[in-house]
Amino acid sequence: MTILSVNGLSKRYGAITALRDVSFEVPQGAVFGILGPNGSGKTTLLGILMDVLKPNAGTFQWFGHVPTADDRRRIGCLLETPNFYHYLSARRNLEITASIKGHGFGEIDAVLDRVGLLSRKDTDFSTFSLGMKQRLAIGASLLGSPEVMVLDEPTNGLDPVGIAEIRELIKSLSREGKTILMASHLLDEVEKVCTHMALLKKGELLTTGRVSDILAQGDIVECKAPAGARDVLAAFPGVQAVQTQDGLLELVFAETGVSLGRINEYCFSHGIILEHLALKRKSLEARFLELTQN
Ligand SMILES: Nc1ncnc2c1ncn2[C@@H]1O[C@H](COP(=O)(O)OP(=O)(O)OP(=O)(O)O)[C@@H](O)[C@H]1O
Repeated sequence: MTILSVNGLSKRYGAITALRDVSFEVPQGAVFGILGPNGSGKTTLLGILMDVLKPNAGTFQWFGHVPTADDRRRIGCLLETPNFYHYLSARRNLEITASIKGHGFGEIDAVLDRVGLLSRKDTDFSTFSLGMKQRLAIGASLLGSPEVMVLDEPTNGLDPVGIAEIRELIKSLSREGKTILMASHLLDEVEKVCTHMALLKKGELLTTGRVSDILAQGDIVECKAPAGARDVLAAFPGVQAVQTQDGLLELVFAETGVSLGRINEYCFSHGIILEHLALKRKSLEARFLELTQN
């Protein structure tokens, strides 16, 4: 089932086009990453989806239709850090948030437990680490047991321990069946946490789909071969392209698991002696740059 469909969204701020004709779908249960460098339109997109901003063109549907107020209550949202009271405890802060949202206090301890702060519930917010503050913010958006969570750069500004805690929390919320939509400018984060992604660059959608499909990369094999070997190598089964790099030939395959022995044997049978033959996998960063630079 599709939780969210985005159809041709565009948004301009005066002369700046923040989003241009963006369309994608978020399946139920996905951890869906909106990945893009700074200024690519991630926050604008989440703002539109949460009705904070109006698009210039396009539509979106939550749960298969134009969202009603009841649908909105099924979505927990963390677009910017909430204004918690520094001199009040974690529990008191969530009581205030619950009152504003029109929820009772019955679930607060469970939510604090969920974000690992139950033992610190009576501690003043001001004494919390940044990671704890962010976990409390996620706790606030968990009030009302939303099915969907929308998070804008949830690990921004945290130290490595805080980042790991938030990523683990997101993955555990996903295991409970929540659908999560999160913006990030970190490829590594999307790769570690997300099942699906949409890649934005300057407001345009470059690609969308399963992270494993998008980041799937074939092998690259480099070799030093005599002049004239290029056409023979290009005909080796599975080779998509042959390119020259630093005086070496690079064979680009669509798949991984290429056998160097078989390439050597093939060359030998065609009268070609290779001086050098090595497997060179493309890094994820290279794939990301390839996607964002073209
Ligand atoms: N209120 C605004 N007025 C004018 N321009 C804006 C406004 N908000 C965003 N922009 C511009 O729209 C573009 C997209 O910004 P947006 O904040 O959505 O991107 P982002 O991917 O979330 O970036 P970041 O990670 O830096 O927050 C940028 O060029 C930004 O400068």
